[in-house]
Amino acid sequence: MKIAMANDHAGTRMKNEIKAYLESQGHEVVDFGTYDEESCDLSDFVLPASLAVAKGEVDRGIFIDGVGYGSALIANKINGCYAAVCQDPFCAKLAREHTDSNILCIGAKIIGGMIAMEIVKTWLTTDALTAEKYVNRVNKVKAINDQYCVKVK
Ligand SMILES: O=C(CO)[C@H](O)[C@H](O)COP(=O)(O)O
Repeated sequence: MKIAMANDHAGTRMKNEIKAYLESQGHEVVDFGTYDEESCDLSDFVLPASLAVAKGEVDRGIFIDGVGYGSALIANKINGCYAAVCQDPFCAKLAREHTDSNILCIGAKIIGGMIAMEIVKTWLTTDALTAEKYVNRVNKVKAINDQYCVKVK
């Protein structure tokens, strides 16, 4: 897969670990930064990465900050971005199976590197469920996205 990654200062170290893992598995990572641990504003990096997801320039996004919510909050304002904060592999499984999320957000201040890696592995290898009730729910969220989020050109 082609995966956009973005982070703030709190997520740099974990982003680098996950990026190395993804590349070792043959994924292509587009790294939108930040690249060091100097204090910065998350939106400067998560917004361009979210736009890349929305435009279909990448298949998925993985964003890392202190608690994960900031990244998700930004990404979920963009048409075509469905971001989920995951704190364990079970969340990651359901974030794919039930909600078909295309962006994974992780909080580096909340979980350790080993759990983060398990979350990433689970999230990347789990498909959305095709049972009617899940498809209907996902489609309702997509309809909200289409109606209320400005389309990205
Ligand atoms: O978790 C975050 C957003 O979800 C940020 O990483 C966090 O708010 C950064 O805070 P600080 O500048 O105090 O390190």
